[in-house]
Amino acid sequence: MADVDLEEELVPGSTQYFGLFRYKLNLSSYDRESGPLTLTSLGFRGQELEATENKDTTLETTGKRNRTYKNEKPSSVSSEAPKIIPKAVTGAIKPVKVKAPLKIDSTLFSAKTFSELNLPSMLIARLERVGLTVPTDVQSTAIPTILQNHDVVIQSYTGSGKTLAYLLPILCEVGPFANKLSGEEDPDKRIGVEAVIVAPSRELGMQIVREFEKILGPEDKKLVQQLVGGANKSRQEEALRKNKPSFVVGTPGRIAEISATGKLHTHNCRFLVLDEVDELLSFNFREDMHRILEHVGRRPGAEPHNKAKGPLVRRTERRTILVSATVPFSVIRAASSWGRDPVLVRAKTVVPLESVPAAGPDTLSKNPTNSSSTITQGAADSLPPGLKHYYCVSKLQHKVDSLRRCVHALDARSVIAFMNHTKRLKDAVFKLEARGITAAELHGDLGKLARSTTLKKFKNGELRVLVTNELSARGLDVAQCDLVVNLDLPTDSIHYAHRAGRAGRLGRKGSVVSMCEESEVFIMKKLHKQLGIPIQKCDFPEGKLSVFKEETIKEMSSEAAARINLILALALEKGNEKLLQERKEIVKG
Ligand SMILES: Nc1ncnc2c1ncn2[C@@H]1O[C@H](COP(=O)(O)OP(=O)(O)OP(=O)(O)O)[C@@H](O)[C@H]1O
Repeated sequence: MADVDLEEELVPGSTQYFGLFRYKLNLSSYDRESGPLTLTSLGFRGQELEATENKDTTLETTGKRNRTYKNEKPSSVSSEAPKIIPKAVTGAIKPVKVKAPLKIDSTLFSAKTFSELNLPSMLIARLERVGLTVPTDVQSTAIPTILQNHDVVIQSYTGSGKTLAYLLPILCEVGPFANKLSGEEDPDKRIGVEAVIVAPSRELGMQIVREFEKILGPEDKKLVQQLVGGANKSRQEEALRKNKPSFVVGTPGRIAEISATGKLHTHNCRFLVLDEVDELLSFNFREDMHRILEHVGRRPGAEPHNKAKGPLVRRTERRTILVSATVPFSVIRAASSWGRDPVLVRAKTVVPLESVPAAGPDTLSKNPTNSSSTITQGAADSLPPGLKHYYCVSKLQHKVDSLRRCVHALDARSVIAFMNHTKRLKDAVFKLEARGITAAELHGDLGKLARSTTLKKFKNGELRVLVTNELSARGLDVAQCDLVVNLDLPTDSIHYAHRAGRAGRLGRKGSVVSMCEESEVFIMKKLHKQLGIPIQKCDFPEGKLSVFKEETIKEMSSEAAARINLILALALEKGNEKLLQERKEIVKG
């Protein structure tokens, strides 16, 4: 089979995805250790690549989509329960390869309690001990699906509980709860690391470790080992040797580094999880991810270079779980040729990956407003339903003051403010503190201790505003965060969605306010269109939230709008009540 090299393709925004959309056949061999992450390493098959090379992607995809699963029952579940979406029936059929039928017992997905999900009783008891009894929608869908041996892509909005959606099925099969079920409790019988979870940042990695520890309890918490960057590597290696953990959670660089020294053995791994998969498959992590994908769950005897066997044969050893609130079609495409009936799991649906239309996962949803551009796929569905979205026009030099007024007007208790330039964070913190708001900065240039201390203070409520950059946009879980402010606008709708998702977690209410200059208003309108959500223009006169009526804004002439802004600027500068009143009347009128 021919190897395939990725050709980088840059997409708008700061994330550069591997060129999963454009690739070329490369018949010459390459160095697997240092070469690029390839579609082959992600499990692509030769036929698919050839078809794509022939620009026949549509035919190929259509052909695959038209295949029927012999044993697949039509979904008869209630509207509450998740549905298995039937494959689209379109166009010509080009059979590729017959796979085992997809069997998913959809009745399992309507579970209202963890005990209905057939988890081991000790695990259920442990969940109850930490106050977890009711699974979220994505958990009651993902858990039985993973337990049925599928490779999965989990896509669900931020804060919907995706972490436990993959941790719980892993804990059903690996670790103390699984062992006790099978009567095998002797730690010496542990076969080493059986699950590797990769996250793009140290903070997210540590958060996942804490979720693990919460469930494992103090007696078993050494079964999980963090391998995050920035922490002491020798200590991590020593802990691996001494504790023989079953689970490893870490960042790509550190996992790959320790794996390369031979001190992390992952051949027996049964689970590989890529949390925030779209970020992990970005260009930044290319080499480390290449190593992880090639080594985790691969036995040395499995001859990874034996191309005759093909990637599918080698891949059957491990189950691969890809997770994100935003899953671009590139990921769906890369994962769709894995060996274990890969499926896309969302809050209430399970869809065979090969039936996801090329336009992306969003075309399966009811929201028709999304553009089909690759970058926006999944963005609308990635937003928590309890969030309200606003934008406020503010001059650059007044943005921090607008933030202060916004915090007071919304009476926000726990605020994350995003900026694009790390150097400006300190200045914003200084200005906020000078105005009596407790604040601190968080970014990657800070030391490990400073980062964790700040985060701890923010989570404890000692800080009202956390001023940060893209570092905190993904995964950061602060339950009480009720306001996200974009002091600088995000680069695209995907980044908007991840930033926004720091508020309104797990069904809570929250607001997102983007501060933009007059010249940036068109970006907000574009985001509104791409995300398919209302983003209302607002302001904070007299310490209150004032929302502009959509019609008023539309009908307003540019002169009137310019006058309003001038009045606002003057009013704010002089604190003039009369001018503010005048402005209000123009807006109303
Ligand atoms: N079934 C549940 N019952 C109560 N709380 C839960 C449940 N599942 C998860 N949580 C809590 O909800 C919060 C959000 O979960 P999690 O961080 O897994 O969300 P997520 O979907 O991964 O978000 P993101 O996309 O932002 O990473 C966490 O604090 C978690 O402990």
